[in-house]
Amino acid sequence: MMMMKGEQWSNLGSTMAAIMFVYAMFRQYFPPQLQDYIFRYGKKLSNFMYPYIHVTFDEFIGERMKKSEAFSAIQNYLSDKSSSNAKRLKADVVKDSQSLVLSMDYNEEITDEFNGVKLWWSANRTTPKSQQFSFYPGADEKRFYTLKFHKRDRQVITGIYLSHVLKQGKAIAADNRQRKLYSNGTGQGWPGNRSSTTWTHVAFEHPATFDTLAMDEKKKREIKKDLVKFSNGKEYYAKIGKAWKRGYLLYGPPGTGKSTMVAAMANFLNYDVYDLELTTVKNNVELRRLLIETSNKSIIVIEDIDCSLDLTGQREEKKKKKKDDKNEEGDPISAMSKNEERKESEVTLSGLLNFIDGIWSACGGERIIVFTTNHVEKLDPALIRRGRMDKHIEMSYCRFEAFKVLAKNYLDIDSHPLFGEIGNLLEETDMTPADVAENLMLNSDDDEEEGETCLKNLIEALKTAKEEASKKAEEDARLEAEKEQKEKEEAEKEQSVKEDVTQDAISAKEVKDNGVIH
Ligand SMILES: Nc1ncnc2c1ncn2[C@@H]1O[C@H](COP(=O)(O)OP(=O)(O)OP(=O)(O)O)[C@@H](O)[C@H]1O
Ligand SMILES: [Mg+2]
Repeated sequence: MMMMKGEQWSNLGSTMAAIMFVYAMFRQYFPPQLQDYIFRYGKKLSNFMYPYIHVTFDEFIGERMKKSEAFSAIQNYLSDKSSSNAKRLKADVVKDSQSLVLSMDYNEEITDEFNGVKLWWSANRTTPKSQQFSFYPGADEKRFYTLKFHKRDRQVITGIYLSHVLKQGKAIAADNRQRKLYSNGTGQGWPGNRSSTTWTHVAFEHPATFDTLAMDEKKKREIKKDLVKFSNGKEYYAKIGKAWKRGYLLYGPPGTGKSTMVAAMANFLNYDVYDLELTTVKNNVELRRLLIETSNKSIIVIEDIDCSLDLTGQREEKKKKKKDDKNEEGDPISAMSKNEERKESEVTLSGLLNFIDGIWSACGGERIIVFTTNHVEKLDPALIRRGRMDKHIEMSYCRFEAFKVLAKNYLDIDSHPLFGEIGNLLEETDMTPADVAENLMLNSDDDEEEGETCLKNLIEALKTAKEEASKKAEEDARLEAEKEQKEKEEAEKEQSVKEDVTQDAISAKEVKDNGVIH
């Protein structure tokens, strides 16, 4: 045994010596250029034997198990490619949506070509050997994509191809995305959850678009331009040092399309909508949490801001009343519930403003905030000053331009002999697009006759509205005149009383004076 080991050692020793010798000879007798060449050749030889580079993209990155953005983008990119390319596919129902998405199965390889460069993608997964019990099936399964390409294409792949994949993948995700309508409500279920409000969502499927929105074409174009500029403005906002968000104030009478406009905006930009109901938000802290939880590319809407936010004054009153109540109550449980009630909706104007342009507003850009109101004059100027609400959009009564859009949408009519009369009436009468639309709704299936009937009905409705308006104006004028008359009479009466008093005083003085003299 020992002998053998000794033999081996001596063998190894002699081999080493031989290698050293050859190397020394090599160094000594081959010129350095040749040595370089030989080394390079050796490397080339091994490259020739296996000239490919592998890059893996894991599903999760970092300690906090954050899902890798690259992985998702690649997944989308490949699902687009593989449904026509790969032979073994995996079907998945996209969350919250009815559509089916096909992606490549594990260990399947698909070939992609980019600028004449060929490369291969494969989906892989590793399952851990130890069969530990886990609450989440497949929780410790690791999934990753592998990209294989030729060494000579390294420049193209790392330079442009990968960023192309990421960009494409994100764009596909944006297209496929089921948009959501979030609303804040009190958490249901167990009592511990009842104290805070959370976002719940449904699929956002409002059909309104800017094409179906009845309003002045010029105004519409301006708003669309503004929205596009905003959504492409990442660099611009970074450059000027402002948080990437924009505020819109939509104001106008009920039924003029404010809510419809919000839906059209969301459809136009492909954004989610967060419908924030301020009255159910308990306090500023909760408001902040809710707003931070909103995602990128979203529109946050606060409807009827004048009604939902008791602009501080009224709230103070409420508090005082509660305090009085409490004095009367001795029992602690009702006192507690009172206390809870008191806490209800303690959102203040300053809390809201702080969020809109305070330091928190910069958390996650790409947010549009929309306020709607029927009474713009009631709002606190602090809330709507420029910079906070960047754009004020008035939604007004239906005029001829807006009517044409509605006629096209509802009746599929571009022009009609009755349009002239309707145009004139609309200029003289204030009717909301909602009312006009109501008159244009077909009762039965599409029929030209019926279209005309609708227009005639609309004319009648406009005439009635006009008459009512003029009657009301007359009535108002009459009341105004009466009021003025009354005021005048009262003033005269007061004046005469005053005169009487002065007259009395004068005569009293005269009596007195006379009395003194005499
Ligand atoms: N400008 C418009 N273009 C197209 N449809 C409109 C327009 N305005 C109103 N409508 C129609 O009238 C209905 C009511 O409109 P919407 O809810 O948008 O009004 P609003 O201004 O939000 O009213 P409120 O102030 O009461 O909330 C909508 O369903 C829509 O079909
Ligand atoms: Mg509305």
